[in-house]
Amino acid sequence: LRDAQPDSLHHLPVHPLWQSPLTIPGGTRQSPINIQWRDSVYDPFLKPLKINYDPTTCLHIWNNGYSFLVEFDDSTDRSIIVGGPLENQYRLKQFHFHWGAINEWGSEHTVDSKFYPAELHLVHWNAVVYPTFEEAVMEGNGLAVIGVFLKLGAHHEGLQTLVDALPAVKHKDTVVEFDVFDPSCLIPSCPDYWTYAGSLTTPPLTESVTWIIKKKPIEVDENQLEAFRMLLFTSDGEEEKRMVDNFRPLQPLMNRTVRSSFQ
Ligand SMILES: Clc1ccc(Cc2nnn[n-]2)cc1
Ligand SMILES: [Zn+2]
Repeated sequence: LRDAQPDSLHHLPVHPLWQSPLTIPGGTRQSPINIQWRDSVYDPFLKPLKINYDPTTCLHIWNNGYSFLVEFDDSTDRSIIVGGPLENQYRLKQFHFHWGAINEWGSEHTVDSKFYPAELHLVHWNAVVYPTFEEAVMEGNGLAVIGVFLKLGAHHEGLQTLVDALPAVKHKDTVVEFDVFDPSCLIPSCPDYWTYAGSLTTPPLTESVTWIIKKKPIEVDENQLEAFRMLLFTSDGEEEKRMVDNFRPLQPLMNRTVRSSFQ
């Protein structure tokens, strides 16, 4: 399962992102993983996750050459999550997506070995304990990432405002102002989630993430997924490489249990 990349990808040039070690030497809690529903353990002590985002903390959209990030002003506690498996409150820093060239794959996590066409990650950091995001990235309880699966279905109104801005960040290292957006419109209202101790899935791959993976996917339509696939890994003037398949291969579960907030 470690290298669950669809084999059609094997003969493609390895994108620089994946030239980093597919597994970290000595890594015991790497991400992403397959979530085997029947092996997850219901934990009655898990609290509901509380999400409080202030839409005016939204700053801009940035194509960083791996994905497109929507970044937030994290200088105060205006956009935070608390509860769930978390011992502190965590501040929203950015959200981004991972997706495939076609609808058969694209998510980072899988559920019972099923890929979704895309996966949203909302990245938060523990500003109660750590003075900066950069320090939190290096600590076991430094980050909390909410994962939301995207599945092909109805048009998603909230996502469309984001999709409309993507042509402005087609090339790597371009940025566009994006000043009011409430990312909670991208999170299913169903409270059910899985949680496990993992890592970032791109460099620095640090084992600092408490993952909170929502059980229910959100629905987006084909045009909205295609808009993601129009982005480029490459800068303006370089030979164009479409930004697709920006997900890391599955990593071994090793000595970890995935807990569920639901029975
Ligand atoms: Cl700071 C940072 C670094 C890498 C990523 C990519 C990623 N890691 N886990 N999910 N996505 C997100 C934020
Ligand atoms: Zn991610």
